[in-house]
Amino acid sequence: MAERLSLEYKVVLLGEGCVGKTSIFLRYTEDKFSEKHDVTLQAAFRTKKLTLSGKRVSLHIWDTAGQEKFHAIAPIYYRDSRGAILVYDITDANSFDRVKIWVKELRRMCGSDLVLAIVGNKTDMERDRHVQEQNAIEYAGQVGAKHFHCSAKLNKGIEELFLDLTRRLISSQGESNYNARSPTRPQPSLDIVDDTPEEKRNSCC
Ligand SMILES: Nc1nc2c(ncn2[C@@H]2O[C@H](COP(=O)(O)OP(=O)(O)OP(=O)(O)O)[C@@H](O)[C@H]2O)c(=O)[nH]1
Repeated sequence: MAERLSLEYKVVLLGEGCVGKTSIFLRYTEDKFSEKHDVTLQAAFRTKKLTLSGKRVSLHIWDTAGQEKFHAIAPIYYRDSRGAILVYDITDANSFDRVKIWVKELRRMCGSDLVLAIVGNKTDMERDRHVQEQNAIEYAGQVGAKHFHCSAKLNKGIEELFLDLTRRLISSQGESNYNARSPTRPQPSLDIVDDTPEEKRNSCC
């Protein structure tokens, strides 16, 4: 019997530095969490395979650098993405403002077909919340995104976030043409910095 085809989607994580993009990425792909902030330089890439409603899906997930100095290279990573996860830290209002800037840029550069999730991370620090939950949810609705809360630290809300995003990717665009023959597939030689903590990351925040 012929092997079932896998649906393939490129998804990018964006957001200010230190909001927890790498932590969400590593929690979802490896079920790991570190208290240390290792600054992402450029980006890292991993594929997560899952089965949803009988469909095999490969999510090609890009974790990008949040520091301002890396903003100029972000288009390399969000270009050709079918979905974007915009992360803010619920204890940091500036990081939510940054999400709004990303939304504008993504809508301008990628159009309205891009499936968006806006994610308030670090819900284990609810006492220090500086972003009003209701505002964030309403804002997400206004820009055609879905809002989620999660804690990479406690592994809460991560699975739900990616499952919902995958569901929306499938229903909004059907089978992707993002396959091995696609010229848009990220090439392994393209700025991938992965699994090399000493070289790619410095501690901060
Ligand atoms: N309390 C708490 N801390 C978290 C959570 N997620 C991440 N952190 C911490 O926040 C800091 C930054 O996390 P990272 O995942 O490295 O942040 P980032 O957004 O990838 O940062 P850049 O690489 O600079 O863009 C680290 O010290 C993490 O341990 C969370 O859910 N709760």
